[in-house]
Amino acid sequence: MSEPVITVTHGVVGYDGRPVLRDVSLAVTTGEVVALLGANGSGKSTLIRAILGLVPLSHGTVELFGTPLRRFRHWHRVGYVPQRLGAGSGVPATVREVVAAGRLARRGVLRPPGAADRAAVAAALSAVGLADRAGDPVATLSGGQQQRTLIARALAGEPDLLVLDEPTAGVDAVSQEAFAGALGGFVTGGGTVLLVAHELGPLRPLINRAVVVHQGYVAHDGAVPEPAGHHAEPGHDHVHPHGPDEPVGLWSR
Ligand SMILES: Nc1ncnc2c1ncn2[C@@H]1O[C@H](COP(=O)(O)OP(=O)(O)OP(=O)(O)O)[C@@H](O)[C@H]1O
Repeated sequence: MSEPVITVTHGVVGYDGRPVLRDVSLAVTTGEVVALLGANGSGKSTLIRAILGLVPLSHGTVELFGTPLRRFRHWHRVGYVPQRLGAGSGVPATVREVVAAGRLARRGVLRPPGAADRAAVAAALSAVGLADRAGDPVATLSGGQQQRTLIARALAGEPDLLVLDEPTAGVDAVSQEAFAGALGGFVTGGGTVLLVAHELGPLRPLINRAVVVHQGYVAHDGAVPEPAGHHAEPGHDHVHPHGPDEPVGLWSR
């Protein structure tokens, strides 16, 4: 059954009166894996933050699981991995501790973790291929492994919806493959995914829809566009700026 998971209707968001999203409508239903694409600064992160209630809409509405955001209380159903959090920076916590934090919304802070919590943490660690690093300080992990730790933290909460902002940016190939495997398992289990990505890489087969944000509007909503021209070249780093007159660069930054 395809039930509504994310419904944005005529969403408008600006910062300091400067519009970023001008009129965005988006509907994601159960089991979909949607990639949010668009040039650097087009508003992908802003859209994600608006969906999660982290920035206010000046017009329009957001619903999660069919409930208007202001009345939505089931945050344990949502796992969020923000952009470039840097889990390890100065934090002495072990990988297991960071992942276990993903259970807090489910169990409450005052109740000690039980067997179900421990099982969910173990499952999340093994899903991202970090079971053997569980006892290590996060700071000793590579950037890709730290990113996987954050994904495991989101998975440990056993969400129905995963929202990920550039989960594979700057992540090594091994970690990208591990992440793709974990995401595949999550989707097979009935999960719904919205993710921002510049390079789909090993995620490509999992994505069933692409939404391209351009100049505050949805410029494309449908099949995943093929990388075009020089963007398809291996090793292309996707960091160069694009001029305002260029055509909608579906894969540009
Ligand atoms: N907190 C903020 N205050 C003011 N302006 C902001 C804020 N966050 C983002 N912006 C601006 O809003 C625009 C959209 O930013 P956003 O991060 O949503 O884009 P993006 O598509 O996710 O970009 P990127 O690919 O670089 O992550 C940019 O011009 C950015 O500078």
